[in-house]
Formats: sequence, C-alpha cells, structure tokens
Amino acid sequence: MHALLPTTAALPLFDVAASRRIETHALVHSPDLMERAGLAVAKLALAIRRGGGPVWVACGPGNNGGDGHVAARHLAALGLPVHVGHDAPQRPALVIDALLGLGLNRAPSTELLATIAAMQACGAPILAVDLPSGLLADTGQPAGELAVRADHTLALLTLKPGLFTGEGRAHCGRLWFDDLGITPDEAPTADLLGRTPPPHRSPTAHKGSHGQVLVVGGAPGMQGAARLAARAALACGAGRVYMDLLGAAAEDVADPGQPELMRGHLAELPQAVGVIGCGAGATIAAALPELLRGLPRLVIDADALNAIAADADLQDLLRARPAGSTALTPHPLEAARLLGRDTAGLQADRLAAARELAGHLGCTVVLKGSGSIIASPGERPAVCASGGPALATAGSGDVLAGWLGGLWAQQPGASAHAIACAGVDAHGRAGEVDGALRAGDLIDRLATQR
Ligand SMILES: NC(=O)C1=CN([C@@H]2O[C@H](COP(=O)(O)OP(=O)(O)OC[C@H]3O[C@@H](n4cnc5c(N)ncnc54)[C@H](OP(=O)(O)O)[C@@H]3O)[C@@H](O)[C@H]2O)[C@@H](O)CC1
Ligand SMILES: Nc1ncnc2c1ncn2[C@@H]1O[C@H](COP(=O)(O)OP(=O)(O)O)[C@@H](O)[C@H]1O
Repeated sequence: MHALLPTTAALPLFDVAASRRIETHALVHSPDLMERAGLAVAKLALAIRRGGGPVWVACGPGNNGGDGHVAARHLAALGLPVHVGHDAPQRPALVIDALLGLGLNRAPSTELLATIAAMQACGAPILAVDLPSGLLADTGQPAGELAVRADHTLALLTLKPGLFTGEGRAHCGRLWFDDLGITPDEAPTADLLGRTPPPHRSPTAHKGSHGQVLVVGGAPGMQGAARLAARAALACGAGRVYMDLLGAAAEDVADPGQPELMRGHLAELPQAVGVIGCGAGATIAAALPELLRGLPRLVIDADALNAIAADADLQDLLRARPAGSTALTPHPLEAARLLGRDTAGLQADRLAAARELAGHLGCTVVLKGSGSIIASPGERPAVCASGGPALATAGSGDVLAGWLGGLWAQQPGASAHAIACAGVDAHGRAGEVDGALRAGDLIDRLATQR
C-alpha cells in the first residue's frame, strides 16, 4: 500500500469490466483477496484515525462491505473500539466507508443516502474502501444525488478512471493504492499520465534547431489570450515564435512586454506549428480553411473550435489532415458544441466523450477540466491526475495551447498524442499551488519546473 499522487510514472487504469476480469482471474490463484483487502484497510485506518473514539465501519451488501467486515475484525483484534452498522456511534475516531464500491449500478437507495449523510455529518475523517460510495468507477460521477466525500480513499486491486476525472478528485481526498499483490493480466483501459522529460537540447543547437510556432488569434480586445499562448511557446523553448494578430495594424508590435515575439503570417511560415484560436473571436473562421490546409502541425483552441463546430466544411478539412498532425484542446462546453451535445451529458462520461470526439474528427482531443482526458484515434486514452483549482483562471488554457505548440516545435517527429500527454501533465504540475495563480505566473512555473 502506498500514497499515490503525485506520480512520476505512468500508471494503468482499469474500468469496471476490466477490473472484474482481473479479479476473477486473480481469485483462481489467490482466493484470499478480500482478506488482503481488509487487512490493508485496517492498516491505513490505524494510521489515520483521529482520537480514541470508536472506528465506525459502515458495510454494504456486497464485497465492498465484505472488505469492511474484514477490516473491522482486524481492528477489533487489536483492541480498538469498533462499531459496525449504519447508525453513527458517539464521537467516532474514523469512518470506514465500505457501503458500495465497484458494484454500484444505480442511484443509492434512500437508506444508503441516509447513511452517507450521517457519515458526512459525524465530523470524523472518512476512509473510503476502493471508491467513495455512490461514485461511479468508470466516470467519476455520482450515480445519485449524493456520493461520499472522503478524506482518504484506498483503491484496491486496480486504479479506476473515475478516481481521477469528473467529480472523482473532489470525492476521493488523499488517494492510496494497494494492488493486493496482483499484476493485471490485460491491457489497461487508459493510462494515468506520468512525467515526461523535457525535449533534448543539443550543445550545438541554434535557434533554427528548435522550430517555429505561429500563434493565430488575438482579435481586438482579446490580444492577451494570444500573447499568453505565444509567451508560453517561447518559455517552452521554441526557437522562434510569431504572432498573426487578427485585425491588428501591420506596424503594431507583437507583444510590447515580450520583445522576443515577432509578427508573422502563414505565407512566410509554412513549416511552423500553428497554435490557432486563442482570443480569436469570430474572425478566425475566414482564416481557418487556409490554416487547416497549410500548416503541418496544429494545436486548435477556443474560438477556432467554436468556428469548426458551426461549419461542416471545416470539419471535413480537419478530417482530411494527416493522422497525428492535429490536437484540439476544448474545455467541456467547446467539446459539447463540437459533438452537438449538452455539457452535462458530455461531462457524465468524459472518457467516452473524448474518445468519441477524437474518432468523429480524426484528431487528438484534450478534453480539459479536472482530470483532463487525452484521446486520439488508435491510441489508448490518457487521464491527467495533475493540476487543481488554481488553474481555474482566465488564460490558463491559452498557456496550455502555447506550451503544446512550443513542445511540438522542438519535437517535429512526435505525434499530437505524445505532445498532448507531455504538455498536459507539465501544465497540471505547474498549476498545483495553494490559492490563486495568474496565467502569466503559470508560464514562469512551467519554465522553471523543467
Ligand atoms: N471479490 C474479492 O475478493 C474482492 C473484492 N473487492 C471489493 O469488492 C468490491 C466489489 O464488490 P461487489 O462486486 O460485491 O460490489 P459492491 O460494490 O459491494 O456492491 C454490490 C452490492 O451493492 C448493491 N448495490 C449496487 N448499487 C446499489 C445502490 N445504488 N443502492 C443500493 N445497493 C446497491 C448490489 O445489489 P444488487 O445490484 O445485486 O441488487 C450488491 O448487493 C470492490 O469495490 C472492492 O471493495 C476488492 O477488495 C478485491 C477483492
Ligand atoms: N479544477 C481544475 N483542476 C485541474 N485543472 C483545471 C481545473 N480547472 C481548470 N483546469 C485547467 O485549466 C485550463 C483552463 O482552460 P480554459 O477553460 O480553456 O481557460 P481559458 O480559456 O481561460 O484559457 C485547462 O487546462 C483545464 O484543464
């Protein structure tokens, strides 16, 4: 058993169906899995209980409840006061939530909702067994009106995608993992992103070795978004970064605060990585056909995504691009527009939505938000565990788009999927601060963490 995050290594994630198959195979040679699970829960409970009151173990009807009963037995054997039941004891030192795990298949019953509410109200820390009760393992969404908000969650046997995306992060608290001594015998459903080393910089490199980025966007009144993207590409290490500021006068400088940035246009920069759409407004629509046909590698964000959502011809141009040459970076509303769906429906299963969109448009899709998903045709999807609410600030998405462009300029042979995985994780890590973060400061943090 170990604390899970932050992780530097990529880790395999398994959905409910895969976890069930792994469990079935494992039980053939290791019939004592529930004993191992309950012991792990008891060990963690000993470490995190607060005070000398009873440990309240709330057990459900299935094997999740079984893990809870085994844990209760171990704790009682150690002489701890233990209360097993659905009613709260006086001043518990810890609640062990063993109501529902992998087997959750409908909105919790009224009785279970009352128990969850009592757990939440009793004031003791909550340790969830395998999953916070009421949270769906595949999607990270509550199945009903309430799911446990745990202080600690001990994932057992496998890591499930719902621990990391959707509402999962808000419900799990600190994550722990025990594989119960089992090595899964099948391919993961998705990967949890690990850390990717920064691009290699040769001692004999010159600025031409590190590629070009062309940021297209920044319509009047929204130039800050394009400038954030361009500054991020520059800070990432791109050799030259140009800006095509929509509607700006030819003599305007690219960015008065960043003299390294230059004005440029597609016609002069046919090999640049395009970062298009940041602060672009509606005027980007007219420029898109040329950009989609002309640039070999594209990161498409914001208003460019909205223009594509509204125009079937632009979608066809996107699909005609070579495999691995395009990354889309929608937030949930932009992704919903691209799929012609509503945001809530899309958020209900983020992994499935990102895969659907990637297949629909033939591109890499970064579905942003807590637990960003990266999905590409023919690739296993990835889930990002890094990042946090400090990133919920205007401009942090522009920084991500620019950073992806900067990475890609330095690694022209990499696929959109590989660039997205590396960049999204770095962006998330840089955004892990307490309190608020300005998007400009996020660029500095990204640059210094390399
Ligand atoms: N087998 C092993 O050795 C190992 C097992 N492990 C542990 O087992 C867990 C999976 O156990 P599980 O498959 O029994 O499912 P579980 O989460 O207990 O729920 C099923 C029960 O809940 C019920 N139910 C469902 N939804 C409901 C609702 N909304 N409201 C009310 N009831 C609802 C459902 O009822 P039914 O649908 O059958 O009517 C059924 O009775 C896994 O998360 C891990 O903790 C691991 O430690 C590895 C070793
Ligand atoms: N709570 C959160 N946890 C993790 N990442 C977050 C959170 N909120 C926002 N982010 C990240 O911040 C960025 C916001 O992007 P976006 O919504 O496009 O903002 P903007 O358009 O203002 O630049 C995305 O990369 C998103 O994944």
